[in-house]
Amino acid sequence: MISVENLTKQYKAGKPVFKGISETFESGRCIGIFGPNGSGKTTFLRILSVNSFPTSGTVLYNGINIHEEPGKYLGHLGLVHDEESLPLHLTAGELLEWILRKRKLWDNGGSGKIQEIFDRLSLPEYHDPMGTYSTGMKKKAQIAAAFIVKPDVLIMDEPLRGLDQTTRGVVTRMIGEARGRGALIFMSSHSAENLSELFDDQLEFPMKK
Ligand SMILES: Nc1ncnc2c1ncn2[C@@H]1O[C@H](COP(=O)(O)OP(=O)(O)OP(=O)(O)O)[C@@H](O)[C@H]1O
Repeated sequence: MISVENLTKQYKAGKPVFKGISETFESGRCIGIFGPNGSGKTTFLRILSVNSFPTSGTVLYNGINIHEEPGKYLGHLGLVHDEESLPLHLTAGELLEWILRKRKLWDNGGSGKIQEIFDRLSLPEYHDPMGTYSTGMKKKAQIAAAFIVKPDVLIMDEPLRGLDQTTRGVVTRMIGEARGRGALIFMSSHSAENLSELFDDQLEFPMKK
């Protein structure tokens, strides 16, 4: 469960991006984050993923303040955000192996799990350095990296952007499966079109100030 209490973010003097958001998000739910360009979706998701700090207010994960004790939270997190943040000199396969080892989830079945997820996402190039990938291929690598650890919390900033129709369907099913095993999912999108059955709740930005 994630509780957001009185969350405010202000980058500069004047109008905050959002102010005083208080919400509780239960496990096993998929939360759609919607709104026009510049309305605060990415800012909100960056705070939830400890890539940014709130100006005031707190985010609690099962009672833990995620900005004060990130080490107790980040191991539960899967993140899909800006694909340019990938380590481009690594292959997608190496990235996933590194993540599994770092999370102490690597075992004899590790290589098989990596092959399975890239088969599912249709990324046969997972032995090539990610610097050679197209935008959609990088997005697939990020999605695989987020899902391979079976995270308790999945935070995805426009995970379907740049993906072809078939892959969008695959990722939509993967999101549904993660929700089914109890993950709490935040997902931003510019449109709820064709996805409404996926979302249990929706947050509309800009939030009331
Ligand atoms: N690092 C930053 N420094 C200053 N202002 C910022 C910074 N990051 C975002 N902003 C501002 O915060 C506001 C919200 O931006 P944000 O990226 O959260 O919007 P968004 O809803 O994700 O937009 P989009 O749909 O275009 O991705 C915008 O006015 C933006 O200019």
